[in-house]
Amino acid sequence: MSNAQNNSQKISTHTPMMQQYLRIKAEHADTLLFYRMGDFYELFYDDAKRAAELLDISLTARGSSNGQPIPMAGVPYHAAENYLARLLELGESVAICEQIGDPATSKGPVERQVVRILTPGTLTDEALLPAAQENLLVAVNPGDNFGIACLDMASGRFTVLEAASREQLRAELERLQPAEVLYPETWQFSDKELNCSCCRRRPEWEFDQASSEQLLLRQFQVAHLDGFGIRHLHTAIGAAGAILNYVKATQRAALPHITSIVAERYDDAIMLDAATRRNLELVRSLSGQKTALFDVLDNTSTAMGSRLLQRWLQRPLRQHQQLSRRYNAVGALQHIDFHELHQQLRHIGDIERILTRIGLRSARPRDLARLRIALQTLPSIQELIEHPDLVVWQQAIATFPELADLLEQAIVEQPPMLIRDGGVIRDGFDEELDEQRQLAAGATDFLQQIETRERQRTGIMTLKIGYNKVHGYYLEASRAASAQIPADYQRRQTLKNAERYIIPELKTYEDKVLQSQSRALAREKWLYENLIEQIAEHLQPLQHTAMALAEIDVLRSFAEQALTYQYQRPELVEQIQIELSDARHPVIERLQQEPFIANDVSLTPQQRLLLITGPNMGGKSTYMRQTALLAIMAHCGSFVPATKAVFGPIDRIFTRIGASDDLASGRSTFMVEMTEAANILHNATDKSLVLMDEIGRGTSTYDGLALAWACAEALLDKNRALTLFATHYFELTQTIGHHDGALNVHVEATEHGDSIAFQHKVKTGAASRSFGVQVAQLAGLPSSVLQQAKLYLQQLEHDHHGVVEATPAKSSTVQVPLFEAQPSAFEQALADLDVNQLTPIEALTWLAQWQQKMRTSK
Ligand SMILES: Nc1ncnc2c1ncn2[C@@H]1O[C@H](COP(=O)(O)OP(=O)(O)OP(=O)(O)O)[C@@H](O)[C@H]1O
Repeated sequence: MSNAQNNSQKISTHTPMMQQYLRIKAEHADTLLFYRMGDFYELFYDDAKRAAELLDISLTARGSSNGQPIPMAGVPYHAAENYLARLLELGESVAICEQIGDPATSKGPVERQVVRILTPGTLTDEALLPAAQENLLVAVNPGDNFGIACLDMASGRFTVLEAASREQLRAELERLQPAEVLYPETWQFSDKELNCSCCRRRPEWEFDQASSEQLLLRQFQVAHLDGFGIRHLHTAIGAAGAILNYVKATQRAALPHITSIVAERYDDAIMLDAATRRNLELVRSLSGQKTALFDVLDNTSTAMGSRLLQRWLQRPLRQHQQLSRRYNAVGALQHIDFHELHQQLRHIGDIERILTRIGLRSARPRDLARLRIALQTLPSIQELIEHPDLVVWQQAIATFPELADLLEQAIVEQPPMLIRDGGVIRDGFDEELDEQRQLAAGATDFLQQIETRERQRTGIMTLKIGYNKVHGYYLEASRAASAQIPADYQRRQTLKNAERYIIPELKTYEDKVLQSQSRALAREKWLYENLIEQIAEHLQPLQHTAMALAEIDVLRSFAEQALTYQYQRPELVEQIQIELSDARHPVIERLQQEPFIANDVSLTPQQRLLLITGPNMGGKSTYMRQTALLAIMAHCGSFVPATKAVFGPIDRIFTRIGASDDLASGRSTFMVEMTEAANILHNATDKSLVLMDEIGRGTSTYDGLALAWACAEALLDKNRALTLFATHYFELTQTIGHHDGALNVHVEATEHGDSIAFQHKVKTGAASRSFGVQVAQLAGLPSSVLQQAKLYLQQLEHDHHGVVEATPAKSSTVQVPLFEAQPSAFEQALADLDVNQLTPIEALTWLAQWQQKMRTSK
């Protein structure tokens, strides 16, 4: 039990203020409570200790209550945003408790209320949000399947889908990278599996389908959900309800910016499993450096465009018609002044998020100033994209001349951060405000006159008028001048070197100034809120315009990239195939100094597996990855780095690349490799693109070879997937490589004495050898070890069964030559084998038997 809870039981023994605190805290047990006290937000008890630790601020005590010192930590309210951002980043939630009563008129502690709860997944404040990334709140509702709802609170984008399996759920969570995940409290699922540092168990009833449906109907003000096409998504509706429940509870405000919900269908997009998303480094690189596909493709002008590009890369589309529309647009944008369009889009800024804050009535003065610039820019953007292939976007971008005028008249050129201190509304916009301001200014002038007059009367030239909250306006003179102070001066305060006085006239004017100032401020706030209301009336068309602008931004970026780097428009066809001429790796070609060697790829149902051999560092992985990356780029609507690219339908992309232990779930490298391979063999279809890099290398040579062989065969015969299969098992070039539907290709390398030169050119035919020792030399292996390795290699190459007498223990991990001039019994048996008649299991059994024989004959 926490301290605060402990204390709340004995609440009556506390001071009235602490009683109030504990009452409020009891309702927000799981969140840090920022309790406003004057110019500070204070935290007490366990909250104080936690915040002090996380924020590295000092932990003090506030007197004692109930006989115990109360741990306390605080942050100044004007600097709270920084601290809040840090806490939220660490996965904490914070309840903001403000003083809502008037301290002057309150009896006992001033009334306080929690006005908002900030949680990592529900942020909308500019200062707390990463500009370049979406910040998603996801709810998962397990049932017959896994209902998933996802809300980007900062834009109002609300989507649902249903995942059929845990694997699919994992893939979606990998795609979405949620900032916060909600799930029913009774569900057994580790936070680790949810791919999120901030997971919240929520009551079961919040996921109830019937009440969720009611909540959605109320939110969208419709009679049924048919219009959104989500009626049949029962678990997903429950998840969506949980999200609305949660967001309403934390925001404590209406959510007018959430106006619709979209069902994402699996068939609409190329499916990418969690491992494939990570391996292909689409949006984030594995190393965390800026070398993901997104990093090289992102040349957008606005943050909302950049976020949209990430969404497109994470969910490549399958509908050829829609993609062709995008290609047409990219083509058209190459012919307009896209540098000018870039400049104009930069003026637009992040209106998507500004509009959300307008919807939530939390927009700040600078949001309105930026919206004004955006609205003023819209007509010239509309004009710039005048082209038959851009009509869809041109029509989707509306202009709002009245709103632009209104903002122009209402808001000063460079408004302050907050409306609190005024100075936001332009002079001349509102008569009443002008009047109050003049009164305040007139009174201020009069105070100035008093100052001048009193200086002359007293002869004290340093006499000045000042103001503080306790004494109001006063006249201040140095103590040395005390003798010159007239008798009608009343002393109010003595400082080290000065005295402060008041005179009755000063007090009269003080009231006038303060009254007119506060009236002006109240009027200004009222006008400001009114202005936001007026803009909010146009929220939906404004949001549609923002969406169209974000799309134009991404397409413009595609167009510029295509021209700069000679990307070509892909061709989409109905027959299954991937044909690429002179394809390049979009990331490596940009990052490396050396020229990139372009290569062709041809995968069709008749030639559906390319067996790729060649030395380490030769470029096998690069060749495979670039094929997948080009497919993904093409299915986002981008042109691709190739002289020609033809894509038939693709339903999924699978990768089995790289190897790393999955320590979190206790799986070894080999286990991870096999799990991923199993997933591919179970799910790949003839429309899938499969990349298999060195499958089998995580175990002994024979096991590995046998597994690689059987996997390749299954992919060829059963899945019939379009497969790129890289291997160091040369034996496969003789078996799989000659299989119907497969083709041997190799990356070229030439030997110069002891060293090796990579040509990186992919050619038909199998590689002759591995050059492993030469590559190791390049890597700087000690020369003594290299010499020894060469010796062992020679021995191995001359040994019949690949067993080195001197080092039997190591032999099983060394590449074993199986094909030699004089066939051994094993080779003969292998040669006699009709591979086409064997099932993978039979092949494995056959190999295992031979392995057993060899081991026993040692
Ligand atoms: N087509 C190419 N043109 C120019 N450089 C290339 C090309 N392909 C690969 N490279 C360079 O070679 C390096 C190694 O390539 P890659 O990792 O694809 O080799 P690999 O054959 O898969 O090696 P390993 O078998 O060790 O995994 C790349 O990082 C890149 O710098």
